[in-house]
Amino acid sequence: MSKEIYENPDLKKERQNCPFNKEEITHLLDGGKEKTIERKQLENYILSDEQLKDAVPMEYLSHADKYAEELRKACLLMHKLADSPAGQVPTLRALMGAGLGSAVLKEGNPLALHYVMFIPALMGQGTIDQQAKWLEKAYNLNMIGTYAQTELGHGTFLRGLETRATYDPKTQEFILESPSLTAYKWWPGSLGKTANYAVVMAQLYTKGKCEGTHPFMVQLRDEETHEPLPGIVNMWLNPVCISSYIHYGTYVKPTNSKLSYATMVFVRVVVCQDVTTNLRKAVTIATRYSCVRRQSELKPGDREPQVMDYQAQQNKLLPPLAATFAFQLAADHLWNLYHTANNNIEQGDLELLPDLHGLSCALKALCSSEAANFVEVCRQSCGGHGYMSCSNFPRIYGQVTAAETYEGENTVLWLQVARYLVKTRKEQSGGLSVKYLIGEEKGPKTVDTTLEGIVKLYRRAAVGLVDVAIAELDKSGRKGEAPHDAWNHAAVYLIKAAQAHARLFVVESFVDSLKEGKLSAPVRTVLSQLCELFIIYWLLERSGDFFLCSNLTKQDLLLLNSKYVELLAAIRPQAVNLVDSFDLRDEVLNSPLGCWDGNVYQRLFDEAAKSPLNQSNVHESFHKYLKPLLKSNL
Ligand SMILES: CCCCCCCC/C=C\CCCCCCC/C=C/C(=O)SCCNC(=O)CCNC(=O)[C@H](O)C(C)(C)COP(=O)(O)OP(=O)(O)OC[C@H]1O[C@@H](n2cnc3c(N)ncnc32)[C@H](O)[C@@H]1OP(=O)(O)O
Ligand SMILES: Cc1cc2nc3c(=O)[nH]c(=O)nc-3n(C[C@H](O)[C@H](O)[C@H](O)COP(=O)(O)OP(=O)(O)OC[C@H]3O[C@@H](n4cnc5c(N)ncnc54)[C@H](O)[C@@H]3O)c2cc1C
Repeated sequence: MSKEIYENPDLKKERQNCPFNKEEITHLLDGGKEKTIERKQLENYILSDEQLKDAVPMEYLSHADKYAEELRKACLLMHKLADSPAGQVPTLRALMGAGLGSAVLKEGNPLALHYVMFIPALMGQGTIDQQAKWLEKAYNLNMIGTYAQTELGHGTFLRGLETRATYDPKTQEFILESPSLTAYKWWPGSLGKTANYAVVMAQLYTKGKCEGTHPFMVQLRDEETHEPLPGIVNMWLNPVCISSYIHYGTYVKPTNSKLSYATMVFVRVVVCQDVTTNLRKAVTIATRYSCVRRQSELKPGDREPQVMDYQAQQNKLLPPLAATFAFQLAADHLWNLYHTANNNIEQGDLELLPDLHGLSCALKALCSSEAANFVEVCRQSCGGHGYMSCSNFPRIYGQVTAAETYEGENTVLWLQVARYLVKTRKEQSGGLSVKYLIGEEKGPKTVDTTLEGIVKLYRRAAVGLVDVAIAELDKSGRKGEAPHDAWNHAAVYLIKAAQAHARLFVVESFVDSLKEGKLSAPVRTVLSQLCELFIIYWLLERSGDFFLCSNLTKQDLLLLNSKYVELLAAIRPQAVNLVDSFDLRDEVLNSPLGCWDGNVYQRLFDEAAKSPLNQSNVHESFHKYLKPLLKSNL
């Protein structure tokens, strides 16, 4: 007799009469039907392996045991690569980020940096000979690498890195040294115990001259014993400069000194997708839970309502739900730009490099900061149960908020974007993604609150805030301030302009994708509602920017507020169907609050029972500490 599959009755009701084809949205997010099939095959292949399951919840293991357990599973995953139904690169991509990989490696993947930064650094910056020597070894896991750039004293200011690589023309060797405590490489993932090689960023000195930061391949540990090589702590010998600029003892300048930063650009691009995956998980958990959880009284005398029926809860959860689509579509556009720019760069055409740098900084900063804020809102929307470790919100939040710092601290990246915007606006040059900055904003300044009218408002704000920042810079210049002081004193305006640019890109990506996309009418309807909700939400959140840069009136704002709450009510009935369309398995969500069947309370109870403290009625510490206290009559 087949076991009746439990489904929470409220969730069951939410799923009845779905007006759109969920699979159509799943295929859209996966990149097509074939990709969905491939993903599901890969998920089954990985998640059916009993050896990849945790005997006990990771939170109850010691630090060392957590590391050992994650390393065991990470190595097992690598053994499974060869037989993966999805091929090497799609499997690696799935295993490295917040999706399938996080279902197995809940504390993080000790081998992630090897694939996310070490190999990309070799591919992006190694010479053909160097790639021939190292890439096969890296792909075959005959070496494990990391990317060692950040030091105790410097992470942001790369020109301030202290690690030195001095070229000795006699031996034709580079001597790497960390001259001070603050020069110690600090933060690189896997550097502590896992990697035996590293791409080390160091200041290149040759003939007594500093030629700036360059990447060097350095062996850290013996390949057999894994012991650190002699002198590894403060003196490294025998490194090799990657993408050698030393030809017969003479330094040959690269076509662009920033090409050595290419690996960071790659990671900024993939991080946008990764934080969006984490946000999808958080929204799914909070939405399903909010339709299972019944609390308080909406209509006097009635049954306690689903908390999702409170407009306040819809206001918490539907903007992040919309954001998952907005960020995914923007990240897809950025990924395409990355590939185009990279192919051009390989042919020596660097024209798109500034656009790629500007946009990757903008989207990485925007997606990571917005996603972190939205994940925290999702956590809070689940009340006390959202605070539990087993809810998975703490881990999801930790992963997303880390992205606000690594790969370029967000404030610093916003200022990079502003530098690019001011330059483009002033020089009226180039600017693939900033065409709106070239030439004057045309058309009437009147406001219409249609979708197109709102997009025009975003464009006005993006242009206007750059002009406000430039006016501040010019004002400081007229007062005789040096450019670096003027820049520092305009930072608030510069960051606002950068953020408005990033939001415009996301909004236009969302609107254009709906125009171009081959969507069924029901899917187009629900995605258009989400798009309109999201762009109005952001406008209401940042209304000051729009008042400053357009003829937006109080009446317009009141109208947009009404439209916003109407859209909350319109989308509410489809919230569960939309998160079901993400097709995130329970193992990937890893949360009793978000499981597909909605059996929340039983799963919470079962999770609590796993705690070591719940294996006995009285913990031994009672007799050691509490009982003496109770008897001490203080
Ligand atoms: C098989 C493959 C599998 C792949 C798996 C994919 C799936 C994985 C999914 C998710 C994984 C997520 C896990 C990620 C783990 C990451 C771990 C973290 C790693 C790190 O953090 S590494 C260290 C990162 N550090 C930084 O980012 C440092 C930030 N600082 C800087 O970038 C720079 O110092 C600066 C930009 C802040 C300033 O540099 P500088 O002072 O030298 O430059 P300026 O004077 O400001 O500008 C000069 C000039 O240069 C241009 N510029 C600057 N940077 C760049 C760049 N990167 N590219 C191009 N151009 C650049 C700048 O625009 C100026 O130009 P103009 O003079 O204005 O023309
Ligand atoms: C989880 C995690 C993983 C990491 N993995 C790696 C890795 O694998 N390899 C690696 O090399 N590094 C890694 N890092 C380090 C990371 O790249 C740095 O922490 C990051 O670049 C920020 O630099 P910082 O720590 O020096 O911060 P700082 O730059 O010192 O930031 C401190 C404050 O100073 C402000 N500030 C700094 N410069 C400016 C400026 N010009 N204008 C205005 N404000 C400024 C910042 O906005 C911030 O508020 C990792 C970090 C984390 C958190």
